[in-house]
Amino acid sequence: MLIQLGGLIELVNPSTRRPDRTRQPSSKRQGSNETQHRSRYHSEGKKDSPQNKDFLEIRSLLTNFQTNFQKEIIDLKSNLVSQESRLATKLTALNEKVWPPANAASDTTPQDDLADWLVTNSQEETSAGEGDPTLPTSVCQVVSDCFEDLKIEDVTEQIPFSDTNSSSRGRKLAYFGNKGYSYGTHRHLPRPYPECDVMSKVVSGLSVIDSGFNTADFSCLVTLYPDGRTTIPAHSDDESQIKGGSKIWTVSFGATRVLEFVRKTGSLVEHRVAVKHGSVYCMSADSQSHWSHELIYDPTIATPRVSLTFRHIVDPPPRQPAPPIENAPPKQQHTSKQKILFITDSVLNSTPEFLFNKVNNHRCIKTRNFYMTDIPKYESEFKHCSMVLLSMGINDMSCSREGRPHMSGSTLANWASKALTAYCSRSRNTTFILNSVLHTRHSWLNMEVDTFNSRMRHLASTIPNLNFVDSHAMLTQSNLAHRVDFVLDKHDPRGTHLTHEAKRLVAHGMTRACQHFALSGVPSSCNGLNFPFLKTGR
Ligand SMILES: O=C(O)CCC(=O)C(=O)O
Ligand SMILES: [Fe+2]
Repeated sequence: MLIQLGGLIELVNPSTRRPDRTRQPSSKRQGSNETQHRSRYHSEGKKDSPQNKDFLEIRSLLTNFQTNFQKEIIDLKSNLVSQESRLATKLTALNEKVWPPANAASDTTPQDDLADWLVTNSQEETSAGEGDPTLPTSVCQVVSDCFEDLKIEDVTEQIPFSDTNSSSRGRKLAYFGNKGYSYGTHRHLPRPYPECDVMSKVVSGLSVIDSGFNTADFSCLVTLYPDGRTTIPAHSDDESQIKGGSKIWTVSFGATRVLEFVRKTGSLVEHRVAVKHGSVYCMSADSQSHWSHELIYDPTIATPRVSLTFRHIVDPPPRQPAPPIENAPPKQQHTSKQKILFITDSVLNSTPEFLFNKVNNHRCIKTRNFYMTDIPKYESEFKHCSMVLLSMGINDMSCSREGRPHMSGSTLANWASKALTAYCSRSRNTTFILNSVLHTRHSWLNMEVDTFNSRMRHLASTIPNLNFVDSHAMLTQSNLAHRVDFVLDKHDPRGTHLTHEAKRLVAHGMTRACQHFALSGVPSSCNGLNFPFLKTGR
């Protein structure tokens, strides 16, 4: 008979069965249940029956089982204790190895037992563009399993979140620290750290990881993301209130979410890092001038995540006294950069300018404009631009608002053909890039969209400095296309707004188009290229 007990294999062989001890003196039998049971069997005269043999065998197995089981529990307990102390030692070691002081030897290699650091480039999903595919450790370094014993429910219950004023696009916020902190439109006032189990465990854990960490200098911004639809858009924590050379620590609880790092300078580089429950990631404050980070939208995640971000906050720099009024106006600073004018309706309005600023020596100026037929008001700008990116048309075809006529696809195409032909010929040194109009949830409208797009594609092939970027084709050829919800925002009743992922894809394609034209230089050499991207691209 073969019995497996928690990893221990025991072979029980009938020939090696223990001798029957039931005939021993009664004083030796006392205190053992096993012997008492056996005695009862004897008194019933069943000593040699097959049932009795089986019974004895089973009893002996059970006794063995009990002994082994107790031994395993003791082992497990002692394992736990040693794991805890190993973690503490590891954290101290990590701090020394991964964040060596400036004067430390640079050739220190991480030890094998640092394996639970998620080396971020192994997490990488996408890396577009040239350049080093490895995410520098100063940009983001993740350590897992630090606080995994804390429960997300405890975090949400114990952290005193502020009132609804401190909520931002579905995120719930709480701020603690000796100094206030402002970013964007948010102003957080100083507030004492809460005295709760979660905060004290997180704070003492971080003090082990980073000996320079303390709550007198570091403030804590707690953010609750109720589900995967709640995100934090691409940004950098680059406020002057964050001490230069300091580290920004973030502890993560609840759902695993993906952070995306995008390099703001040079060629487009993207890295994705998954942060799971109990993990900690660290960014250097200095990396913020070159990298943005963003929490990725993921509608499949239905559970909350809470992050606690700790920054070393200093007083804001003193305001400069107003310069004396001079008679002559200050000289304008001219730049050698060239201008990309990006005119877009609301569909791509959230596309950040900095994506286009990465195009060699270019700066992007974004303007929101709802109707294509309003383009004439920007014409005086065109000759100052190296590129004009146009992304609109859906409103002209779908709405009849503000006294505007509702235009069919071919009426709008007639109008656009005339206008664009004129602009392209009057600003020959400017490259015009027309983005295709994207599909909606309405099939009648999509027919108009198709008519318009195919006319524009054709027009671009006849005008040297007009180019057509087929974002619609890009999306339908992408891996987002298999579900309409991955492309169109479910919550938009008009169905004309894109999901975060789809917007990113389109923005990426348009950036690549601009890069292509920036590198090829002369617009006339482009000869009306059409871009259903990445097929003909570099
Ligand atoms: O939740 C996160 O991990 C990111 C938070 C963040 O980027 C911020 O608060 O600035
Ligand atoms: Fe941030």
